[in-house]
Amino acid sequence: MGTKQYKVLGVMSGTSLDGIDIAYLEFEYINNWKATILHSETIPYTKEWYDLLKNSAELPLKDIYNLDERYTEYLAGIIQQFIRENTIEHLDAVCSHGHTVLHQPHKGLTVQIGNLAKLAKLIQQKVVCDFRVQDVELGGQGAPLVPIGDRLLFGEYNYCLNLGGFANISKEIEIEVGVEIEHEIENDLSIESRKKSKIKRVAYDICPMNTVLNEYASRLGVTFDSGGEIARNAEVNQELLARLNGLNFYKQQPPKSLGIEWVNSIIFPLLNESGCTSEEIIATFTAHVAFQLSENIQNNSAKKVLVTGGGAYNSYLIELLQQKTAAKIVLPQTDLIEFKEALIFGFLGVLRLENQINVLASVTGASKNHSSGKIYLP
Ligand SMILES: Nc1ncnc2c1ncn2[C@@H]1O[C@H](COP(=O)(O)OP(=O)(O)OP(=O)(O)O)[C@@H](O)[C@H]1O
Ligand SMILES: CC(=O)N[C@H]1[C@@H]2OC[C@@H](O2)[C@@H](O)[C@@H]1O[C@H](C)C(=O)O
Repeated sequence: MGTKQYKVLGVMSGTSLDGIDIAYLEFEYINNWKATILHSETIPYTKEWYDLLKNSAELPLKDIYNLDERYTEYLAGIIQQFIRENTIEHLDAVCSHGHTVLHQPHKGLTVQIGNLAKLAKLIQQKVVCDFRVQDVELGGQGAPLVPIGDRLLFGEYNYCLNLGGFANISKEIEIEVGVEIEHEIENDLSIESRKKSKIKRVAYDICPMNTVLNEYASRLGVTFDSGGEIARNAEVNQELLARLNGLNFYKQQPPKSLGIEWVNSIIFPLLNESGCTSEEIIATFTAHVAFQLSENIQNNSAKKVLVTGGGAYNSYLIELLQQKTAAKIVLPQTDLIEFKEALIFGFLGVLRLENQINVLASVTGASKNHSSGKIYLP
C-alpha cells in the first residue's frame, strides 16, 4: 500500500447515552497508520432523545424503523452543525456507528439506528456506517470492533484498557498451535508434530466499573466518585473484597463479556447485603477493580498499558493499579481518553474505503476476518 491520507469524521453514540461523540480526524499511512484528532466534541442528548433511546429496545419493530428515520435526521443536523462550527472544508467521509437499539447476535440480530442511506443525502457527504451487521451475518458477535484499531493504531501498547461502565481490555497473546511437518528421510516419510506459536488479539470485559461506582456515588448525592476521592478516604472491607474477587466470572477464560443484568443480579445484592456504608463500598469496589485490572496485565516493567474512558480520571484507582503492576500505565491526552472510540470508528470507515480488513474474527467469533460497513454516496 502506498502513502494514503484521509480526513474523516468519526461519530459514535455509546451505551451510557451521555451524547454523540464526534471527532474530526486525520489518518495517514506511510509504513503504518497514524491518527490525529483535529477537533472533537460530545453533543449531549436532549432529555427527549435520552428518554427515547433509553426505552428504544422495548419498541415494536415498526416504531424502531420510525425512530431510525427521525434519529438519522437528528444525527444529520448534529453532523452538519459540527462541520459548520469547525469550518471543516476537506472531508473524505463521515464514518458513523449510529446508536445500538437491539443487539441479539445469537438470533442473528444487531440494529444500529441512524445509518440510513439518506444520511449521506442530508449531509451531502460520503457516509460509511453499519459496521456490526455483516459480522453478525458471518456468525460473529458484532462486537467488540475497537480491537483492530488497538492493533493498527496503538500497537506500541501491550494492553488497551477502556474504563467505562465496564472495564475492558484488548491485548495480543501468543497461542501455541501444533503444526504437522512432513519430511522425507531416506525414503521414510514421517510426520512430526511441532509446537509453533501464533499471535492472536483478544478483547473481553474484565469487571464492572462505573456502573457500580456511580450507583453508590449517587446515594451520596454525587454523580461519580471524582478522582476516586471517596474511595481514597474510606476503609476497604477485606471480607467483601475477597468475596468479589472470588466470583466465578473471574475464573472464566475469554472470550467473555458482562452486562448490566449480571451487575443487578450478582453484584448489587452482594454489596447491599454487606452491611457496609456507601463510602466503604466505593473504597472496596475500587480496590476490587484495581486488583482485577492488575490480574489481566503482566507484572513486567517492559509492558505499556494505554488507559482510556472516563475511569481514567479516577486518579486513586490509577494509583492503586500502578502500585500493583510494574507495567507502565499511560494516560493519554484528554481528547484520546474521551474520543478513542469515535476515532476508531473513523478508522474502521477508512479501512472499509480501502477494502481492508476492519473486523477481527479472533475477537468477534465470526467465520473470518472481513471488511465491514456500508458506503453511501450523497
Ligand atoms: N473525574 C472523574 N473521576 C472519576 N471518575 C470519572 C471522572 N470523570 C468521569 N468519570 C467516570 O467515567 C464515566 C464516564 O465514562 P465513559 O464516558 O467512558 O463511560 P461510558 O460511555 O458509560 O462507557 P462505555 O459505553 O464505554 O461502557 C462517568 O460516569 C464516571 O463514572
Ligand atoms: C453492540 C454494541 O453497540 N456494543 C458496544 C457496547 O458498548 C461497549 C461494549 O458494548 C462494546 O462491545 C461495543 O462497543 C465498542 C465500542 C466496540 O465495539 O468495540
